[in-house]
Amino acid sequence: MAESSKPILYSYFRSSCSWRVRIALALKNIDYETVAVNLIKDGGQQFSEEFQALNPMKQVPALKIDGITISQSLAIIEYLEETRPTPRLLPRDPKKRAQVRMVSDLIASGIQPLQSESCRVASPQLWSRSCRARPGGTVWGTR
Ligand SMILES: O=C(O)/C=C/C(=O)CC(=O)CC(=O)O
Repeated sequence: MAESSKPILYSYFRSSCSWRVRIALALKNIDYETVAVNLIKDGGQQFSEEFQALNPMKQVPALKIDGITISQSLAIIEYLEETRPTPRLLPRDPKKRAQVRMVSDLIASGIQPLQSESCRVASPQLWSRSCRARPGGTVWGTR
């Protein structure tokens, strides 16, 4: 894999977790390089030995930065916020910060896993049910 002093984001264009990190990098004006990891092609490039050596969880996003590799979008974003604090992503007010974290955790732990590629592979039926928009307006969490 390419060596660079710029952060390197291992990412897939359809991955909503990767989107989160791309948005944070853009808001913070951080220059970085992207390595595409296609979760579908070749049976899933995240399963390659090369990528597993980088992220044993075999998931995107992963960000190589400051001599370490971080996975899990919220952990990456928190690291960016702590090491590159401006512009701020989190509000100064602890109550407002708690609300941001509440929504972030709800998405990352409650909603997103149901429409992830690994859920599609493990349970196509559950995946298609949870991803289907309903006439009543509910997209997620169909019963
Ligand atoms: O980075 C995270 O918050 C979580 C990552 C994953 O669970 C992998 C994944 O679902 C990739 C995707 O399809 O967005």
